[in-house]
Amino acid sequence: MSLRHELERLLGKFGQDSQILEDSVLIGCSEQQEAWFALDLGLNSSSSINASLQKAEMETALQGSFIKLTKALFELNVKDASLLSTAQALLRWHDTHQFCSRSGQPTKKNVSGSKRVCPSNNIIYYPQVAPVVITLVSDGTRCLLVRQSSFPKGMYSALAGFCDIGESLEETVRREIAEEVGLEVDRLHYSASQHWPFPNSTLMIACHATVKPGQTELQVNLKELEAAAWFSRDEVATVLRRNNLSNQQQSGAIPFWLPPKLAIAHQLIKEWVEKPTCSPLPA
Ligand SMILES: NC(=O)C1=CN([C@@H]2O[C@H](COP(=O)(O)OP(=O)(O)OC[C@H]3O[C@@H](n4cnc5c(N)ncnc54)[C@H](OP(=O)(O)O)[C@@H]3O)[C@@H](O)[C@H]2O)C=CC1
Ligand SMILES: [Mg+2]
Repeated sequence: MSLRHELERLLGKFGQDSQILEDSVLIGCSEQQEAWFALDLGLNSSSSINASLQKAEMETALQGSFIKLTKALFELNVKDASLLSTAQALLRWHDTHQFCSRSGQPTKKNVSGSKRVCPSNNIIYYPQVAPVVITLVSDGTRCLLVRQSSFPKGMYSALAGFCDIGESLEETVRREIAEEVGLEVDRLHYSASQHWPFPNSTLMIACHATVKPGQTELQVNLKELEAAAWFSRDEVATVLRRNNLSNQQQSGAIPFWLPPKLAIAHQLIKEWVEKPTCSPLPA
């Protein structure tokens, strides 16, 4: 039996029309050049009254279990997390771009899902990605960690912000740091990037920034941040080590915790702790 027939059989078993296979999107391919497609079964839709029943049936039939996507992204290996991140972002984009914004007519997905076209005027829509800068600010000896009220309790991270239209990355970093904590960036260098699918598709561009010598006084913008503070390398190194322990092993004495290993913020902070590239600046 071909893979497609097997899929159709499974979809039928779970009460799904095999027509939904046409909505699947290409997210990558194996080393053997097999194409990998992703499909949203719409099990989270509140209109699906049988959703919980279907979920349980599928778990048994496929010998797996459904877990929250945000949790899965931090538990899988880098390659699988990246596939999942692509799938979530692409499927969500298709779901929210069903109509042409010029003609109001339904748009049509191409086979791979790399674009949608309006048949009435041939306007092509491509999936969107919003650039976001995430910056670890340092004064040479300490780094700046911040909290947004939306973060899980006790978590601190690097400072982030969306690029405004017309801005270069450097301008975004300088503006966001000035807006959120009132600091002036002296030096800046790029570290790495990561696609992140929540709330919509973003490209997180991670940088290290150093502030001007002697200008470390924070003016925290409480509309954007709940808290911001300087932390020494030793403090951050201790918390990073404890971050790697499971919750049960953690003692109640931990003052705060950092984003999980696969988050680019974690890598940025780890990089700063392990490879100090900036020489200390005078206070
Ligand atoms: N991995 C990590 O550790 C962290 C990741 N992040 C990620 O970075 C993203 C950006 O950080 P955040 O501090 O929230 O950004 P900002 O500091 O730019 O503040 C968010 C505000 O920017 C406005 N905005 C401008 N462009 C957009 C857009 N394209 N999409 C949504 N909002 C936009 C909105 O304002 P208005 O409501 O006025 O329209 C929004 O409330 C977050 O969404 C999160 O996914 C953030 C922090 C840590
Ligand atoms: Mg921000």
